[in-house]
Amino acid sequence: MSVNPQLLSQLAALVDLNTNQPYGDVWQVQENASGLSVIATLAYPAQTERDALQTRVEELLGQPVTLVLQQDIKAASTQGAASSLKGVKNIIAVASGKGGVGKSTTTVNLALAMAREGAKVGILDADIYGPSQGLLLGFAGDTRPGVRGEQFFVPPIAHCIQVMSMAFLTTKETPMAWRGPMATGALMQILTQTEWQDLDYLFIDMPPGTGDIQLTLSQKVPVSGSVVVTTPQDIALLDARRGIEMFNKVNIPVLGVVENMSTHICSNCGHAEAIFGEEGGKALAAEYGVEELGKLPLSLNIRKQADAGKPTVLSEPDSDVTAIYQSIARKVGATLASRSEQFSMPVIGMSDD
Ligand SMILES: Nc1ncnc2c1ncn2[C@@H]1O[C@H](COP(=O)(O)OP(=O)(O)OP(=O)(O)O)[C@@H](O)[C@H]1O
Repeated sequence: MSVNPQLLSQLAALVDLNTNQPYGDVWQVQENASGLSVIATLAYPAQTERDALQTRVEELLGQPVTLVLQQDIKAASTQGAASSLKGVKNIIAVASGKGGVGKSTTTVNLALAMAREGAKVGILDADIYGPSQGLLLGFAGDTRPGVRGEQFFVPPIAHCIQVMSMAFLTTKETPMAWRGPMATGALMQILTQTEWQDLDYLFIDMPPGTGDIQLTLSQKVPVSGSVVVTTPQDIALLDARRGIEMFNKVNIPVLGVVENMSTHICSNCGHAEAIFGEEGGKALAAEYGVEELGKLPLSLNIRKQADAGKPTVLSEPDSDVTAIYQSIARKVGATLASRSEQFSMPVIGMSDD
């Protein structure tokens, strides 16, 4: 049966809530005996949004439809001379200028959220002085990676996430006395000698701060984009600013800022209080022309569930907090995808001579 072409133009104009842009030509429509079947092929994963999008499409077209949501995730370009990593389409560095703002907690929940959206995801814990991803994902203390051909690590997997961490290669007794080049050398070795299996996104939990290690890593690792985690506190914002400037210096796009511990919600009365100040992440994002990806509350559950090795996205998949992590994950994927589209456009250069 032929499909009314007007349906396609109506769908193309529908606004993607993850980008605030029209969806464009992502649609295919088929009409058969059982009704209208609509297929959307997005450049980022968004499976948790399928039902809501189906409802929006039905309201738009004024009739019931069956929506099939597909994804075609591409590798975005990376900075400078760093060559791409086998088995990995996109590396996303999660960084904070300051320690203790919740970078590791945000990384693990973001990675789990991305996997729930339908992507293949990995985490490299590069926080060598306090590797915590193993604990956050509930790995036993004596977990070790597999080894293949005496040359490659095979990453352990938890909840569909492939994970490599310095904690898998050392014991609690091993002093983490590495400095500068030794630390970056060890990390580069773990990154490149791990057999990552067909990942759409590899999240790197960066060491906190903006010193030599962070700068060298940012230059050597083929990163497609970065996410900066901050609290709304002035001091954390100052450090986050340094983080953004570091990424700008090495030409890594900052996909956005996540404001963590933004308000405290009282578990007794539900009253929300901005303990660390208000709207700091938003102001920072505006100052640098990057997106504010989302705000997480200071929540006892986020901490308890992370400590118990079952982060909130796993423990409470239907909670408001998980919905925030899902929204951040989709925005990260969408922003990266829009960048890869921009980069594939021909660039017209201007020269002085
Ligand atoms: N939104 C939140 N609400 C409540 N507690 C949180 C939140 N985010 C993180 N935490 C808690 O704050 C502590 C520090 O978090 P986390 O280890 O993720 O920070 P970090 O920035 O990675 O720290 P480091 O600099 O040591 O690597 C942890 O106990 C964690 O459970």
